[in-house]
Amino acid sequence: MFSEIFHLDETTTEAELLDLISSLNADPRFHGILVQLPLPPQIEETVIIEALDPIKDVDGLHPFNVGKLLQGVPDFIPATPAGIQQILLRNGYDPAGKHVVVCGRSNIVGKPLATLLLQRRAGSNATVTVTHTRTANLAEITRQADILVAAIGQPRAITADMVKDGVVVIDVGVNRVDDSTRRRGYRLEGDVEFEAVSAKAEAITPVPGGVGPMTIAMLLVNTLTAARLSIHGR
Ligand SMILES: Nc1nc(=O)c2c([nH]1)NC[C@@H]1CN(c3ccc(C(=O)N[C@@H](CCC(=O)O)C(=O)O)cc3)C=[N+]21
Repeated sequence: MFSEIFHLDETTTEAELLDLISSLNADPRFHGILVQLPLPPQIEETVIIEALDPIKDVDGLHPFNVGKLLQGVPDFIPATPAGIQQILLRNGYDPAGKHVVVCGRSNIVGKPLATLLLQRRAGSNATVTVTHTRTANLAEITRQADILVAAIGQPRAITADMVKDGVVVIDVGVNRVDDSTRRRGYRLEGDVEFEAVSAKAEAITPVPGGVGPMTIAMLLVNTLTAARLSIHGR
């Protein structure tokens, strides 16, 4: 598989990034384009995402693809939500009929995951609750979760008192925590207090080695889909 990384300066203007996207949209060597988020403040995220050719939008973030997902007829399922669904299914935890509590409402994880698991479709059919920074009595809600997804962006945000016995926990957090004992100067931590929550959980994903690698695998699935669409159309 051919790929190219375009490392742009953080002072890149919106117009410059739009130019690059136009050229990638028109370039048949690339079936997929992923714009790494977040973007610096001078660049409007929605403007950039709407500039992508929806057929190359392997992140599934263009409004066309968001709409298709909401309708239950996606071409591209956003990679992290798709990876989470696969982790559940391949480990024997079909979300059908379960109460899934998604902590976090981002456009890249929380909202598309809630949408995906809500679908009337094999592998979904969950009852979904989405919590966020303004949620009242968060622990009361997370304790009702059969499946708890932490996509908050804060280390140790989910503690043992917030989960019930037998919960299945998916930790989406990829928080960099300063750690001078590491070669890189930091270590990765999830959003879940892993040790304490593990003691109550039926199953839990680690960070690193959990959702992250599955996200990458699903990005490759979407890239294959994009190549297929480029040849055969929808
Ligand atoms: N448009 C867009 N789409 C994304 O999907 C996206 C993004 N922007 N911006 C940044 C976040 C973050 N993200 C990760 C994916 C995999 C790992 C991963 O595989 N991590 C390894 C560890 C890697 C290490 O140790 O450094 C693991 O969890 O085992 C981490 C982070 C995708 N993101």
